[in-house]
Amino acid sequence: MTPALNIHRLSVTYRRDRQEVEALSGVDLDVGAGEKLAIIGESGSGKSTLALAIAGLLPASAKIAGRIEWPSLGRPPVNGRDIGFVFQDPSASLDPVMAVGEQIAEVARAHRGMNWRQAYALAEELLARVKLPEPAALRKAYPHQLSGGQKQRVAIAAAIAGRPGLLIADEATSALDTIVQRDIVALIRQLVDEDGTSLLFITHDIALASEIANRIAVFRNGQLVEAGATEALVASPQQAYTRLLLQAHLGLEETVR
Ligand SMILES: Nc1ncnc2c1ncn2[C@@H]1O[C@H](COP(=O)(O)OP(=O)(O)OP(=O)(O)O)[C@@H](O)[C@H]1O
Ligand code: NI
Repeated sequence: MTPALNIHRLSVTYRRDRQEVEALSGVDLDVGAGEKLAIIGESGSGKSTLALAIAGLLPASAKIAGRIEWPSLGRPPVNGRDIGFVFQDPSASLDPVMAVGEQIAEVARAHRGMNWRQAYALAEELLARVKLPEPAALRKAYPHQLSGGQKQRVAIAAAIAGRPGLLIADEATSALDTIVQRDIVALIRQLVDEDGTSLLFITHDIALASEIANRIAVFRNGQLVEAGATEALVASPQQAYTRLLLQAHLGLEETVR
């Protein structure tokens, strides 16, 4: 299978208050075409930095070493067309003064060369695909008229409107309550499976990661600790740190019960 992207020896250093912060060091990682890869790790381990580096969204002050290659594209990726991005807070990615259907249609116009009529038809179709009720009416709604979970569904529709080969979800469900979280995870899985899209699912929740991903990569202090098929990694982690993460999670579950 042609990999969607290869990451070779990727290092990223930020500058803050004249100090250098190495957020990623020497990361080697491939994302297969149609693969659902989860990135897990505690806060500050470099997960978002990896996502931003892949999408070319790092601040200009960040120093980047290593390579990110897109063999199946043969050109640099374009955000929206090749990469769809879903962030934790849908309010930050949605325009508060633009109807939600228009926001989705805009992506289709920009990246799929559609006219407004085609783009609105697609927006309605996508609102139905993300399982929002009455898409014909809903496309005229503004973000503030929707719940957090509904806004995240709109953000997902906009992220896939350009039919990107890679969807990146960075803590896309962390701000939602547990039940909505499970629904959104199931939705993302269904959408990427239907479209054959590769998925980079970033979370600090190993249970959520194992629900959605074929493969899990564990990060700590900017380094890749280990990566492996979900079942194998959960059943027999190779690294002490992964075992610790799993134990911590089991501990939490037990307290809940
Ligand atoms: N713009 C920035 N300028 C300076 N340092 C930064 C910047 N963004 C992130 N960092 C630092 O880089 C490191 C990695 O941060 P990053 O946001 O990638 O971690 P993360 O795993 O996504 O964490 P979280 O789970 O909290 O989102 C941290 O030490 C963080 O403080
Ligand atoms: Ni993050």
